[in-house]
Amino acid sequence: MSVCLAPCPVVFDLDGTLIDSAPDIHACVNAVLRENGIAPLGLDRVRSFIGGGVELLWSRVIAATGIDPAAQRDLVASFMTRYHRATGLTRLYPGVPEALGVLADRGYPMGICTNKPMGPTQAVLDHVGIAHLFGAVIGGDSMPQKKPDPAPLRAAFGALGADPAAPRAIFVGDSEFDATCAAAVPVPFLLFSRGYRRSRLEDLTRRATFDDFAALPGLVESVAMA
Ligand SMILES: O=C(O)COP(=O)(O)O
Ligand SMILES: [Mg+2]
Repeated sequence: MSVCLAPCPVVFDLDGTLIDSAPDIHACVNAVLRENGIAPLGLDRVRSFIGGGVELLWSRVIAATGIDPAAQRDLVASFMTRYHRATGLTRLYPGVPEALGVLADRGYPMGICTNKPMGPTQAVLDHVGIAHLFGAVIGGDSMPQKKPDPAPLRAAFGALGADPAAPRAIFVGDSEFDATCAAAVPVPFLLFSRGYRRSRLEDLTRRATFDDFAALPGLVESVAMA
């Protein structure tokens, strides 16, 4: 397992880690369902579908509503037109700007590796005012592979100056997609426990778990110096 001896790249997942975006995703899903005469889904249900990108989200919506799977392509296209500007209900988790500010001041190069497509990713990073903090942003449609494939995370570390083949780096995320991805690179994984994971905490490979961003700079520091 790689460790960092100096400020090393720290890459973050986005949905369920830095931002609570489920209310916007839920609103977009239900707008498309309503447009097609289908009953809306609850917020908790839609939240549990997030993490693997837009196609998996819609496969899960289709399975939950009994829609004909042949409609997926059109539903996703309609969803995307809304998703590109869906920022109004999204919030940073408490303590995120402060924690990112501390890490930036300490010299950690920071990036994003998300399964969210680049359009909505850039829109929401601008909306919540943290876009300038990241030297690399890899979205769900930036490469052929998505998390849990390690390729996007390796690319994010590489863009921040780490050796993409054997990065000294840290990944911070909320889900099974992130835990599996970090283990595949491999890099230490810090799990935010208040996000959108479906698995039990104890089933996820991780270096540490946190539920408050005030604890993150210290955790990063301890992993980096290990
Ligand atoms: O859009 C998704 O399904 C998940 O996005 P995330 O990788 O930032 O959690
Ligand atoms: Mg996530």
